[in-house]
Amino acid sequence: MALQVEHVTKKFGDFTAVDNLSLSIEEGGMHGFLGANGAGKTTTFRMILGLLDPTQGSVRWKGKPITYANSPEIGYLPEERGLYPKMKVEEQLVYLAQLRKMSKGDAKREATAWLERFEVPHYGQKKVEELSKGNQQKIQLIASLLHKPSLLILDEPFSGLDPVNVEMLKKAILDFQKQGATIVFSSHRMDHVEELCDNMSILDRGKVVVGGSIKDVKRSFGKQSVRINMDADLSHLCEIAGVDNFTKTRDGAVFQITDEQVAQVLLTEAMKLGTLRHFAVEEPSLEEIFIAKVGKQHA
Ligand SMILES: Nc1ncnc2c1ncn2[C@@H]1O[C@H](COP(=O)(O)OP(=O)(O)OP(=O)(O)O)[C@@H](O)[C@H]1O
Repeated sequence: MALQVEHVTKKFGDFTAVDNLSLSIEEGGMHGFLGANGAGKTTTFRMILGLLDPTQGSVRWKGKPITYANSPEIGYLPEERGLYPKMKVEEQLVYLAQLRKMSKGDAKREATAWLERFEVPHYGQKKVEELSKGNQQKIQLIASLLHKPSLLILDEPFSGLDPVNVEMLKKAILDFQKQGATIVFSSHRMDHVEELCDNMSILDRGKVVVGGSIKDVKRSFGKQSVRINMDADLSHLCEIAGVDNFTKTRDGAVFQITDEQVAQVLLTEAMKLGTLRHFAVEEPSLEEIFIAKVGKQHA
């Protein structure tokens, strides 16, 4: 595993912000961190980056602790953002990349290419404070990956962006992964994690309450749904053994089932009632899993 977080705990006085958290991420993987406000995501990231010392436990990147020597291999987009408001965008990007051992010429070339890619080629000579929040976010993402880190840690990279910019940044992050980077990001949006990641962790009060591949997490949750769209009254189908729950929808109904075999029975019975317009077995969404594991108040 490229990134290994082993039994990491962080206490602030008597308060345990991160509690015996372990995590392994393979090289080239994309790992999503979900959790309510205050669950411990940022604290975990800061420990991975070496910005905070764990009270207990260890973090290794490619077998080594993260120190000044290997820190240029890492890129970070902090939640609190960290650009100098008065400094010009290009100057700032080049300066930050040079701190991470990139040559000035390469940094300038890369900065120009990224500003073009993000459709803000003329922003290089503007001060950061002159840019809108969304455009500052683009610059912040460029700053985190300009020096081509092999590990990229992004704390809520899509917050505050309009849908067009979300798609632009998602695509850039996916392309960066395709070039071989290992990526960890946090989000409050389950759909972003579902779309981009193979693996995920849900944190609750400093602990991983759900973790692993999204496929396995969904499978082990055990609850699937069957969606049927047709005009007939479907309410009596909820009496079939193995149907847990039934919700009427505008076009038909959704049934929660405990066993995939029950879908077959529902299909057979529904076909007796008329013409089916749509029949699908649906996996649980991460949102359902999050609500079940962390609680409605946090979703
Ligand atoms: N320096 C600190 N001193 C004391 N408590 C802290 C400190 N940093 C974080 N905490 C506490 O640790 C807990 C975890 O905070 P953290 O910022 O890691 O959560 P988070 O999951 O990133 O939340 P959010 O989604 O709101 O960004 C919170 O209760 C927070 O108040």
